[in-house]
Amino acid sequence: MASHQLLSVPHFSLLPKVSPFHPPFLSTPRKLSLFHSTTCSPLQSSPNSRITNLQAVTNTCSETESNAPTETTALTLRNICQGFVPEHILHRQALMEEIGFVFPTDIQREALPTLFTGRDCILHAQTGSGKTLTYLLLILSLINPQRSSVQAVVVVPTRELGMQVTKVARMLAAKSTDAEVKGCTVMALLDGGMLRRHKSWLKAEPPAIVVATVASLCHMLEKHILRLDSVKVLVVDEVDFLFYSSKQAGPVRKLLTSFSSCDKRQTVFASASIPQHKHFVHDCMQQKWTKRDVVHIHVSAITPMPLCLLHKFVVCGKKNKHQVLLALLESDAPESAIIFVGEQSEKSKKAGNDPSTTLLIEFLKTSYDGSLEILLLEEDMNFNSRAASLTEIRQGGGFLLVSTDIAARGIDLPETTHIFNFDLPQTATDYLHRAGRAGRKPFSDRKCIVTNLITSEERFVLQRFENELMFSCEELMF
Ligand SMILES: Nc1ncnc2c1ncn2[C@@H]1O[C@H](COP(=O)(O)OP(=O)(O)OP(=O)(O)O)[C@@H](O)[C@H]1O
Repeated sequence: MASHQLLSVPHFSLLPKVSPFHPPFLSTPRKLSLFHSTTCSPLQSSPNSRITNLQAVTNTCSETESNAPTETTALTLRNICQGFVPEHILHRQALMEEIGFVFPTDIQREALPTLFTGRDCILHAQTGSGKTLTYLLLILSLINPQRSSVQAVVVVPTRELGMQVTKVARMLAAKSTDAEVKGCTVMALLDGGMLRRHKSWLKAEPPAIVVATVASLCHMLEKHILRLDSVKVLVVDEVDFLFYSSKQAGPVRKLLTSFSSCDKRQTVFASASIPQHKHFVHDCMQQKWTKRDVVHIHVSAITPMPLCLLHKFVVCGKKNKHQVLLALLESDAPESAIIFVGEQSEKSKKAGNDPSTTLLIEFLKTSYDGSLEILLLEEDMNFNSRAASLTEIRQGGGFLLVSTDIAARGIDLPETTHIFNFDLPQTATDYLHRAGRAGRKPFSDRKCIVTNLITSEERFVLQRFENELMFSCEELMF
């Protein structure tokens, strides 16, 4: 039933030369049908399901382009979840309907029926496509609020993404107004948090859901303060990022194999980019990160980036980049924008230079006279300042966020209309995630703009990203 079985996916690569999932000597798995055995959906179990599904896939593609649910896809989120997600949560979801969560996004419509059957899944869908709600609805369908044990764990790469996921989980899982129904507790076990307080909490009354960064989670597991015996579902969000991270890949693998067994839990991986996904699926089974019948649900395989994004570039010299950015801010008048800046090299740090982020912030504070609030987010800031920047943004009002790639993964600021790559990202995958911080209103027709400030020598790098990600970039003349 999943779209990957039916769409012929053109070959494209978001890859570095060697995949961390797959040693180069391992040949491409031949029996792909093994991984992709047909999923029986409770909603589409007619004998014609393959044809129905093929139609659904066709509709999915055209719907993505028009952004409007058609009659054939007018199934609501409530329809899909009924019988699986408890009624009081669906009632809460009715509250969400008031803010626009009526129809499922493509990934929600494709994945939820499969997830509710208990199958392990790899959710592979564009940025801003609603993967978070997809896995949270699965979690809420499985946990029993009466039981005092950790029943679901969501692993995320950064504290910022963890706070965001926790907020949505708490909103969905909160105690119902009906006093009979107990709410589920959600713990944010994140780097920079108060581990001592969390230890007492875990011992006294374990929360039902834990949203965790890898290091904090492994710390609790190694100290035997947290156990995964009663975990029914383990989600790894931004899975490719975690597997590529030199620091986090080892602990994530350990988490998936040593601290718990894939046979005893449902495993869900999510990302907008799964490089060499066929190899990854193969490795999932071989390494026992998932069960053997894992399903790879790949939505919008032929358009890896949202179609509402328009891509542009300006060729300029390194010395006048600040002025060009200022001119762009004046001409484009974004409602809110993220300006991505490359990380400072070790060499530049040793030489005592100021980081580009600081220089840019100082420039904007003295030269930009628009109404947007200028904020900074980067790894080197302490956790409190990082949290303060995001809290300020979420309080409303337009913003100009100057950030390194720390804001590139998962961060959901739906008011962002413009992305500026002040420095080009290092890989096509990074480009996809940076660009995907805009265009995050699933059913909106609104176009958002991604503008790249490049030197003439960098034109070929951008061209490579265009080829890999299948988009085209329009040149702006200044
Ligand atoms: N069914 C829905 N209807 C309307 N909006 C939705 C729906 N589901 C999710 N959203 C909204 O879409 C936005 C993007 O969702 P989410 O953060 O889950 O994206 P994602 O797929 O995880 O993206 P990324 O890969 O960038 O992390 C959020 O603001 C969320 O509230």
